[in-house]
Amino acid sequence: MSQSLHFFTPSSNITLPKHHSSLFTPSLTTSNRRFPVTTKHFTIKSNASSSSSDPKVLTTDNGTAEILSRVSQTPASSTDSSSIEVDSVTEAELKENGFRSTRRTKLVCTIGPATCGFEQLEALAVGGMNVARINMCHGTREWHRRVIERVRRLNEEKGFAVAIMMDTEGSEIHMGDLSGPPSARAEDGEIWTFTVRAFDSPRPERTITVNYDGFAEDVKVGDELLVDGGMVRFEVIEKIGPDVKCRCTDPGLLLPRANLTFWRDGSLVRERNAMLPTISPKDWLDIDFGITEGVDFIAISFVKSAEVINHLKSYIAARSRDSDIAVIAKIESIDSLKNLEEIILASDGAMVARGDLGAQIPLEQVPSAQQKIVQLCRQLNKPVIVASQLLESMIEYPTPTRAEVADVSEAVRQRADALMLSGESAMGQFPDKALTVLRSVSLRIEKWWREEKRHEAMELPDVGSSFAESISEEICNSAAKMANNLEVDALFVYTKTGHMASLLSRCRPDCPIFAFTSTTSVRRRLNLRWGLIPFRLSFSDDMESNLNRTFSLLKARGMIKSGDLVIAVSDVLQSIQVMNVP
Ligand SMILES: Nc1ncnc2c1ncn2[C@@H]1O[C@H](COP(=O)(O)OP(=O)(O)OP(=O)(O)O)[C@@H](O)[C@H]1O
Ligand SMILES: CC(=O)C(=O)O
Ligand SMILES: [K+]
Ligand SMILES: [Mg+2]
Repeated sequence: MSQSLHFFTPSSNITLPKHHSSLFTPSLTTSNRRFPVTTKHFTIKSNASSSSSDPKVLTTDNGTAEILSRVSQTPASSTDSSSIEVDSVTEAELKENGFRSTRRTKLVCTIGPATCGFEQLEALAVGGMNVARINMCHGTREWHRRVIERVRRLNEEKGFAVAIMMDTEGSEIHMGDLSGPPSARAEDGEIWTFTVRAFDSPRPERTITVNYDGFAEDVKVGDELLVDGGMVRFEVIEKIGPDVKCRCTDPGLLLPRANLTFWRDGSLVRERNAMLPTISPKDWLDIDFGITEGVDFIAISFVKSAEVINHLKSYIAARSRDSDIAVIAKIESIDSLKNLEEIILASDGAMVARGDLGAQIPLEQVPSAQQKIVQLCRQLNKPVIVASQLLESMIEYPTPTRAEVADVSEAVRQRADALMLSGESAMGQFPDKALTVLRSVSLRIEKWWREEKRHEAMELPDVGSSFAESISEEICNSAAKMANNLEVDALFVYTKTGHMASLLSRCRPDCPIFAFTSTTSVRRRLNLRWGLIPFRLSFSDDMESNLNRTFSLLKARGMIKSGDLVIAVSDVLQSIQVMNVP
């Protein structure tokens, strides 16, 4: 039987339903029509450092007509279009499909033997990979260094902006490498030995090494041993010194370095292994490696508390000159769920690591945990990645199951910032096809969401800790609302640190957000945020000239055209401007 998967490709001329709003200020309601729009220029002048009771003055500045005429006088030919950097895939997408149809959900691919070559990496980048993840559980540092080098070269030579995420191994219990074959199959009733012994010579058949020295002491006869959260199950039948004999009760595939948990009377046993440090000595070496290589994100496995995140962040700050590596907390343990809010607050983002999470809590609790983590991250303005088994069957088959497509759709519908491929891209047979499925499903669900105008009434609590930050937040909330009500084509944000761009992304507006930043590393980091199209552009404190330049550069590359309606905000001059591209 042949199967094919059909997804709608968004057409270039989406006409969105009109809706009327009297939401914004009176001066705007007069121009609450899509075209033609006379430009309004709002400047929220603030004096954040003053503690006066009313430091905010909102002025509508009708002098913008003047600005506009000056913009239109700027000849496109006088500009150097090479001085703006955007990745070639986004550029092509914008040209082909227009603003409205760009993908908002970001895609992370785990790089492994199936995808580590330059051409394989390029195929993933062309397919929409925003972030390449390397998992330090597998491979040597030298292997990972070569992958990083190839991704960087790809970015330089081909104009991509793929960010690198390094994922630590952590101290949880896992199997060692299998001696010889890439995987082994355990059959029902077979007896396997799990051992903490080290082998010089070939090891006996059906023998698995375990990385945790206390393993043989901690397990008891009668315990249930789960590989990869239950993909294969064993019952402990006998302990002989360092060896633990187990009978297979649920057959399946044993993969190298698969996670191990053991259960007693229906509960996860968390004895001494719970005391192991979150960041092991080997992890610290890997972290040093990541800092030296200048990775963009470090994802920390099995985070238990905010303390470890704070510790790592100060370590990175002391070690790396610009301390611009973002720390992602992987939520994959009972402890991380208990301390969820403080962990997310301390981190620069989070990952719903459903693989190990599903080994620590009952599987049926994973979906609600996912929803909770995704929501909390958005509320706290942190990017969130939904990871593991999204398209597991595609490791072996070229089409996903209906259930997998539904799972991906649900993560997109929850408005997670990013989706991640694990084995599908690391060692599966169809990495490019799996990425295509993520991309098509994301585009389709996002379009559906916009068409249905499913603006969820999620409350976004204030996150700013200073008055200046509160102003930025208010500006972004208002700008996003205006963008939806006025059905603008794009939001532009000029942002030095990326913070203002993140605040716009957090609102999940209907239109894409063009984020202009002068730093390459900020640009790469913004790649993980929902709906942001990051550009590198050097800009000044003069918003007029920034806008003029941006319009000329983007027009010269065919990425915007006259008449497009744009709202621009900036953290340089805290302002909101509404205008048609001249
Ligand atoms: N660098 C690599 N070298 C060899 N195999 C790899 C590599 N990276 C991943 N893999 C393979 O891909 C599978 C899935 O990768 P992934 O990184 O998601 O592992 P995981 O064990 O699920 O994640 P984690 O260890 O973070 O919980 C691994 O089990 C491994 O077989
Ligand atoms: C990604 C990961 O670490 C997990 O799902 O367990
Ligand atoms: K890992
Ligand atoms: Mg994990």
